[in-house]
Amino acid sequence: MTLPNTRTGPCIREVRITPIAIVDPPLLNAAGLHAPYALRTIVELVTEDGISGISEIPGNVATNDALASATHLLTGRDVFQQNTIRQVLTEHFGTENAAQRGLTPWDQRKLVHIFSAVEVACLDIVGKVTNRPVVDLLGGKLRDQVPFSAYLFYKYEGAGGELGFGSDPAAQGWSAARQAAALDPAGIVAQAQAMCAEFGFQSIKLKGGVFDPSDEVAAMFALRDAFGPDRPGGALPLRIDPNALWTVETAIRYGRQLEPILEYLEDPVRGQANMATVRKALKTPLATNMCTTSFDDIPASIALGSEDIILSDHHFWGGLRASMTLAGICDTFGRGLSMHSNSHLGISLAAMVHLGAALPNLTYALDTHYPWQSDEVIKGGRFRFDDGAVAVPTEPGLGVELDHEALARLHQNYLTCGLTERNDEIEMQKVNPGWQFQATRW
Ligand SMILES: O=C([O-])C(=O)C[C@H](O)[C@@H](O)C(=O)[O-]
Ligand SMILES: [Mg+2]
Repeated sequence: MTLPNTRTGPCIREVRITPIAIVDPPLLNAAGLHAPYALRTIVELVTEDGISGISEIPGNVATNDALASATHLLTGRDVFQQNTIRQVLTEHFGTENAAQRGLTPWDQRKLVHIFSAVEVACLDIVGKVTNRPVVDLLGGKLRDQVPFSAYLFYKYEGAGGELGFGSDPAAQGWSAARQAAALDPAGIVAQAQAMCAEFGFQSIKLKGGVFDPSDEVAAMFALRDAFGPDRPGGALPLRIDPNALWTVETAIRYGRQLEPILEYLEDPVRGQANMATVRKALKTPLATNMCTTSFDDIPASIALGSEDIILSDHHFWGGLRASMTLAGICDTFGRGLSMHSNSHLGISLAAMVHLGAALPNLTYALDTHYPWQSDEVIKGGRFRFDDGAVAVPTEPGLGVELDHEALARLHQNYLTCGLTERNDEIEMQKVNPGWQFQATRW
């Protein structure tokens, strides 16, 4: 099929793909350990009259290669014609289903990752051309501030980067409390106190799947003691995400213990059918960014009843407008909506904030890893959080401008760090030889 190429608006002249490596602390999770650098890819579309639009996506050599393979399909295209661009990319990459993606069905797709990169950058340009912030292109702003949750991690000491575990917190602009190790309930509470004091978060998520569930449940109760109803302002909502490492029996057992204190339980078990079984047994809502991760998962999700809340993520659902569609589906089927994140910088955060401001049914504070990052790739410094929320940019487009000097420095990090994809298992084996990822551990 030959798709029309309507050239009435600004057309893409150039596609720039720049892989970068950003300092990332030694955070622990179900898959292992974060490397000293996290990878992102910055995409710049430049129009024939020199307007540039930017986006940021998870960095991975396969995604970068796939994006490079499609640039000839993007050049000459009108940035307003995003539906055509999506069809062209769909023809190029073909359809991809969850079964092909094995244990990480949310990941390793080409079309959704690449279209999300292209769409966000196109919307940035459309916003600049029409003199409107991206949120207006999504139907307009429903809130001026978008709330985020503190995202706690068990971690080793350090702030990441070249010096890994021993890096200098002052050099990273980090408080000692964020630099500290957090390997038990007291460490997690101290980290939460530091995060909430610094960013004003009004809800808290713990990344679980690291220690025995009884230890992680103890950490949640320690958080409840520290941030419970006696606190001025009342109890902060709490969530835990074991990234599907628990069995159905473990999830029901510990889920019942956690029932009195949880806002939601995220991905306790693997797969929609197991999630549905746990959901029937617990009063606590279940959330997911692992079992219902694309539109073709929705029919089974509804038929089985696998979760109460879907964690959207424009990088994984194929862009901002697709995330608005997801919001409509959640609304229709009585599902709540929140947002997943990965280690990221300000371009992704800006896109998340524009989307968060436009979502009619934003029922929960969104996830963000941003406080764990110390680098930035945009001009004017890092985003500010007030009471845990980020103000929606009002400038045209995304409202953030690429800092080309920072981009060059972070690209140099990419070239020297030796990483081409995320592999937390290999990082974990460096400190814990013989450690192996297990899809279900407890
Ligand atoms: O909610 C989630 O599952 C995540 O945020 C996934 C991330 O990869 C997280 O586990 C991390 O950064 O280690
Ligand atoms: Mg999750």
